[in-house]
Amino acid sequence: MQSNMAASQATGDKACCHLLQRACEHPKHAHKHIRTSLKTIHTNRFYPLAAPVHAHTPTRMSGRRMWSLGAKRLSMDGMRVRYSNCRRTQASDDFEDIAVVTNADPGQVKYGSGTITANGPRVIPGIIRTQRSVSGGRLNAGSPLYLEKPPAPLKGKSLSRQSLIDVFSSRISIGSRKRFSRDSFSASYVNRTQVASELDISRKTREARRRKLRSHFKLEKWESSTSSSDRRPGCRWTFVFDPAGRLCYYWSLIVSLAFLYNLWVMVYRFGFQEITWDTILVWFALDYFADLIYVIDILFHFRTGYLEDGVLQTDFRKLRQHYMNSTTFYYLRVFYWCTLSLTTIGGSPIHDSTAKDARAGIHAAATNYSGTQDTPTEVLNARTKTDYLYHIAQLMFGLLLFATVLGHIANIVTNVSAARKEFQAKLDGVKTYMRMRRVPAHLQAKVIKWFDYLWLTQKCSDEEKAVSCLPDKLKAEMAIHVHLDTLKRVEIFQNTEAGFLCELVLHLRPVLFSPGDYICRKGEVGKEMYIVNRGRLQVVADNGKTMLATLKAGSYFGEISILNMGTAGNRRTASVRSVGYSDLFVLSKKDMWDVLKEYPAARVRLEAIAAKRLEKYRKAPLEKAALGRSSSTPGLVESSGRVPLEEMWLPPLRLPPPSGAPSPRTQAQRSQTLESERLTMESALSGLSSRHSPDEDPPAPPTLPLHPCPQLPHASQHLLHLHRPFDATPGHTHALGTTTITTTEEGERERWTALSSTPTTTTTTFTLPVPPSPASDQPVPNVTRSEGTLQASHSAGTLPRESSPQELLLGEIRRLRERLVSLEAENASMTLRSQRLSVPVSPVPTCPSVRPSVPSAHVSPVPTSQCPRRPHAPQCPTASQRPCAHAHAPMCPGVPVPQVPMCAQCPCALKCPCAHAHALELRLSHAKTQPQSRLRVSSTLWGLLDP
Ligand SMILES: Nc1ncnc2c1ncn2[C@@H]1O[C@@H]2COP(=O)(O)O[C@H]2[C@H]1O
Repeated sequence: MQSNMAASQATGDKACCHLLQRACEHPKHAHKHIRTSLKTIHTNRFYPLAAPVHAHTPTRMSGRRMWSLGAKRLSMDGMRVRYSNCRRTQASDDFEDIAVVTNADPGQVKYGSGTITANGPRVIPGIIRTQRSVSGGRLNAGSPLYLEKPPAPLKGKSLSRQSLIDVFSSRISIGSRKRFSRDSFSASYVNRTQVASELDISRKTREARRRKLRSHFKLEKWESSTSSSDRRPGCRWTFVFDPAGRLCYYWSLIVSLAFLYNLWVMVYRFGFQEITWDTILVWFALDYFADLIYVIDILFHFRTGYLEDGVLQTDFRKLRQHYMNSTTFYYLRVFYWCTLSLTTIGGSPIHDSTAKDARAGIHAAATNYSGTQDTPTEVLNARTKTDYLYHIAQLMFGLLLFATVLGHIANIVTNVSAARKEFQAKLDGVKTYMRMRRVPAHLQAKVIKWFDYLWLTQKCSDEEKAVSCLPDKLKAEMAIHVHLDTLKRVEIFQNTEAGFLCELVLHLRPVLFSPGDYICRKGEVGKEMYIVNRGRLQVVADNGKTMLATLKAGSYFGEISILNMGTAGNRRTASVRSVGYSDLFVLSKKDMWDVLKEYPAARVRLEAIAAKRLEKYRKAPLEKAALGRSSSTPGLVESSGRVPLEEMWLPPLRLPPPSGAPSPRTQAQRSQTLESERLTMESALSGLSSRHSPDEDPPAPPTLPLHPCPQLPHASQHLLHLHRPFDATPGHTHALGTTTITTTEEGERERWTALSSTPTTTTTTFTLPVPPSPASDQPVPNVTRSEGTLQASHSAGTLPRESSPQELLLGEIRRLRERLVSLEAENASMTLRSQRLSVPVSPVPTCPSVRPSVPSAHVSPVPTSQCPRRPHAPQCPTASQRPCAHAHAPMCPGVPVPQVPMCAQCPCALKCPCAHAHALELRLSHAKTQPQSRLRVSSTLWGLLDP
């Protein structure tokens, strides 16, 4: 509307502009205004190309019917007018589309904007197009001349019939649309030679223009509203049959009749030739008609869709290939070649005498069957007693065999039909329910189709129930056998323990989703993760249109939220939608955690993979919602939101100025630093932790415990400590024996690379966003630096200018997590060292203080008897659960550090200033002797950080 007004102004038509403006301002009287406006336009040599129409408001103009339903060409003073069918959606949504043809100089007219379609530029020179809708969105996706809405679903028709009809109608509408377009073109420029010269473009000209535009915009593929096949001249419409449609169903009925005709009638006619000769013409006609049906059926199959990955395939080439590779077609070919060879090589299909015998046989069988002859005595032709006995035995044996085979077949059929019956009963029940509850027709059709697909693929409505009577072991074995192929393709299950797979497979539950179903939506609380067994799914962004990824068989998703790894904790990070039918395995959060508790190594692996994946696809901005802490995974936050984000903000760290080459450190110092860093991290993370179990949704308010750790005096509530154990001098590399920490400053980013020289360790890169400090030498408030540790305390007031607190927080969380991974690596290197330094440690009898935050749930108790070095310390209250960790009481973090050297006999004492490192050493050496406990070591590392 606005651009129409602009156009009116551009052409100097103030009156018209005024009227249109009034129409804008008073939508209720818009018709009046627009009518007057059109009259004005008309007298000023403007012509309406499209104008609003309401079905209920037929309007008249100049004594002729002007408006009516549908896209129709109308005559107005000898000129054709095209308008669009715009339905009233809201009171204010009166004018959706108005276009005016002007005879003004195209160069003077300000054209609207529009995308380019196959039909050429959206905006035709000389036509000003405006769209106005309440939503503000575009009203149509095609050319301005095509304003038809997509065909509405046909009411009262079955879905399958509709599907074919839709295909037809859409194709036909493409053709008619083209016709309309040409007509509309002609409508718009009739009697207007100047405009006509612009618009009267032949197909060739349009093609040339298209090519030009394509090369101009360097478009690889022409964006088109019609498919390539539609653009081919002479090929306006095409169709594909829905295999589950009613048409297919009726067609199979016809083919079955033709088949039955051939099966019975032809054999009978062959046996009773006298029938044939009497009415030969009728039989001929019927024979050829049946043959014709077969031929049509072959053609029909070339155009019948099939489900590929649960999606209806409609590509003709694929359809053809699919049919030609099918068993049906194979038998058809075999039949064809057999017939051909019999008729050509053999001369005649059946030899005369053979034919006569066969005819006699059929005759005899038929008469026998009809009861005209009692026994086939002449067939036996017995002369002696032995002959009689032999024939009787043969007959009996034959009968028994026949009866057995028949019985088996009957059994099979009965079984199949029993399954079908059960299935059908369920379907009937659902149908009745839907009818009773007046479920909308489209939903009913969806449910029925879902059942159809279930039957087609699984032939069973409830797999779980079918095997429920089996013992767990057998069930697991069977499940592994059935699902192994799928599980093998899943990254997280590759190279995992057999036991883990066994446990997991028992908890998998198959589910089937229909086309278009959302499996999960962004922001929901994640309660399950999914493994794709069959089908295709799309990970979509918030708007439901932007596709982030496509998932196929072997992919898995939904693990981020159940592991609480996402920025929004246990909330889904994206929506996942099924493209066609998707066959998935569901693993509930509770089951997952149950299994992971017992297989901590798998948990570490799973989380590491999840962190990697998350890193890969984390692009969406962090939710502004307040974030709480992960219930179960260290370093994670969840959106139940008890701790405001701002409170967790980290102030920027100021890097110390370069101070020459770093002094070499002793191995003991390094170990001390590493350990203190680990403890710091643990404390920082547990400081944010809540105390509920992983499957509690929403989680309980996080209590933020304070640990009496002497090394962490600043660990306080709502405070995230950032410890930097090294002299992080930018651009300097610290050679620390087995570990090298390199710090460089690249603008705002700091990159720490920890490279372990031990062959068993991994290389990890840490990226920590560091906002620019105004002056590199000025100290940043709230950042205190202590010996070997930098602590950045909470400061809500000084937000960095360029990096948001969310980003900082995320960066920190990421860094902490990756630090954990590096600690694991360090752990491995220590294992090696401990192998060399396996000296007995003198036991310390008392444990004065036990850390309250140490979780016991995630650590499998190590029986005291298994600990080769240290008997259980009875004084320790939780010693029964963690005998190894707490047995060495002086090493407990509750004990002041100076006590550490008391453990004089322990060669690791110097290196391990606190209990955890020491305990770790012990457990590592224990792990050396007990391979199973290696896992526990890993779990302990995680468990220590886990509430
Ligand atoms: N960009 C992406 N590419 C692939 N998968 C994704 C992407 N974003 C999210 N996902 C998956 O979609 C899932 C949505 O739920 P979750 O957040 O639990 O876990 C998510 C991931 O498994």
